Amino acid sequence: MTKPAVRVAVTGAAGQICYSLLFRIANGDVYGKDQPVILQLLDLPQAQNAVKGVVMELEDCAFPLLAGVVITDDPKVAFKDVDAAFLVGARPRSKGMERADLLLANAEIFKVQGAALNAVAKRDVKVLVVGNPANTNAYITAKSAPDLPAGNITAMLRLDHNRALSQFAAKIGANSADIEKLAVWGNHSPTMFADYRFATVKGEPLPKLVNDEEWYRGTLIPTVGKRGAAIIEARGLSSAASAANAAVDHMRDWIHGTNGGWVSMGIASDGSYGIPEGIVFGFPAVCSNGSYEVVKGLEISEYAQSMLNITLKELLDERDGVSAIVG
Ligand SMILES: NC(=O)C1=CN([C@@H]2O[C@H](COP(=O)(O)OP(=O)(O)OC[C@H]3O[C@@H](n4cnc5c(N)ncnc54)[C@H](O)[C@@H]3O)[C@@H](O)[C@H]2O)C=CC1
Ligand SMILES: O=C([O-])CC(=O)C(=O)O
Repeated sequence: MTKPAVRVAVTGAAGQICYSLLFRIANGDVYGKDQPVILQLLDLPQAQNAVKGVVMELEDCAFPLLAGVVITDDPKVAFKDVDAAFLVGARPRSKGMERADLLLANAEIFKVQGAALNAVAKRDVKVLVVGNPANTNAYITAKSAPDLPAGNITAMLRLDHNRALSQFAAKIGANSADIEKLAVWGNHSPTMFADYRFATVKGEPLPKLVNDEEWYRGTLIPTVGKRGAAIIEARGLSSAASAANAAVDHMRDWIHGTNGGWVSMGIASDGSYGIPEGIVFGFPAVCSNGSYEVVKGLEISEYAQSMLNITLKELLDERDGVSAIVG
């Protein structure tokens, strides 16, 4: 028997990330190959025509799982009764900008959308914020949606996680799928901390296989941290297909679980590791039964602590920067 359809809201539907993301969701890559989905697409009034064009292309794929599409410029229509929401729509940065430069331009969007989710989404809606600066936008969304569990509003660190996996795999000649227990902590920004101290490859410690702490600190960490800027430099546009892929990975794992594997997610802190409560911070997490748990009790070395302090400081500054908007 066919399952009832789930409702998935996606914002920024006319944009570059959605040009990949929507097709992946409609193909069953997030909810699974037996789960019909209804897409509820939000974009600005001036982008409605472009969204219609994308929907024509979705129709032309004849996806068996696509049970319906709603197109709207009203967040309360887009988020009505949704099971999941991908908050992608926001201004992207261009050459020479840092993601934090988008803070005030995008903060208002997430305040409005948080309030709309609060009003009309399912009470257990799973929200992934992709629009930058993703952690602080997720923080604003959560603060604007006081009736939803703050834990259900997450930010995307998965692109950084996947970037780090690829870089390590290339360094040691391994398959990225064999690297386990990698963690990316902190902000989705150049201050993020890709932490390989607990990672293993087929049971062997990754630091031992890399055997080059100088490369790890001096090359791997900045390469992953500045990868978004490198892509903008090369493409003239910010990453899109890889961002959509990371969004699919994040939501699919949250829904279906990770079989004990670690992933990196931007999560509202419960105070773990000295991160102030409510700050949306990249943590290692394990997903099961439609929920996630931060990996607790990891030893934090002096170097790791210094890296956590840097990325936390940036997030606290961002939080202070939006305090007038969040109230
Ligand atoms: N967290 C992450 O790892 C990543 C985040 N991003 C971010 O994702 C966001 C979207 O990127 P792209 O798709 O490349 O941008 P884009 O400019 O191609 O598309 C953005 C879309 O959002 C729409 N939009 C703007 N304000 C809106 C609002 N209030 N409500 C609904 N829709 C709205 C625009 O009309 C446009 O169609 C950017 O902020 C970008 O920096 C990009 C890559 C990775
Ligand atoms: O760098 C950007 O502006 C887009 C992004 O977040 C990324 O590619 O990580």
